[in-house]
Amino acid sequence: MSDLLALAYPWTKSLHIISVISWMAALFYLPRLFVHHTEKAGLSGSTHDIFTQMEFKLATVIMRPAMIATWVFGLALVFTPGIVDWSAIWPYTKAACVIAMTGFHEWLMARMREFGEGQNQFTGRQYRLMNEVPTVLMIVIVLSVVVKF
Ligand code: HEM
Repeated sequence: MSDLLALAYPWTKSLHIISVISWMAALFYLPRLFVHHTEKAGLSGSTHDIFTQMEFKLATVIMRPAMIATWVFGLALVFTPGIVDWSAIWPYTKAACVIAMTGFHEWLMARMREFGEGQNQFTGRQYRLMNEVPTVLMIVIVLSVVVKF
């Protein structure tokens, strides 16, 4: 198994990066949709229905599968021999940030379901602020895996 993972390493890493890009694109775009849904569409009517449909499609067709693929290929890299140096700090900063990113993902899924039920408890400004969360986490994750402090 270890030999197979070592052999597949460049492919696993490529698939990991492709999944990460797709996941991040959705994590950045969904809160933007929530901003416009809140400020321009309200919670009923045809524009609300269009936003609800777009949010549902983005969350279920792109965001969730991309998150699962990121975790699957990321964990395959963790089990690849010689890739993670557990005596360094970066695996722990990265792990903390990917867990936080997954928490943010679940928070967005809950908001998407809320809009689907015609409810919303946040303002456009709050969604704009939440939009910065994945940006900060992404910066720490990329510095962790590339600089490897
Ligand atoms: C979800 C759980 C994740 C796990 C378990 C995981 C794990 C890993 C591991 C073990 C590596 C290999 C490091 C190396 O080859 O030196 C890696 C590479 C990488 N990861 Fe992740 N990762 C995850 C999520 C993410 C996320 C969310 C991002 C970006 C926001 C990300 C960005 C990257 C990048 C850019 C690389 C390539 C680094 C390089 O080769 O220099 N990963 N990941």
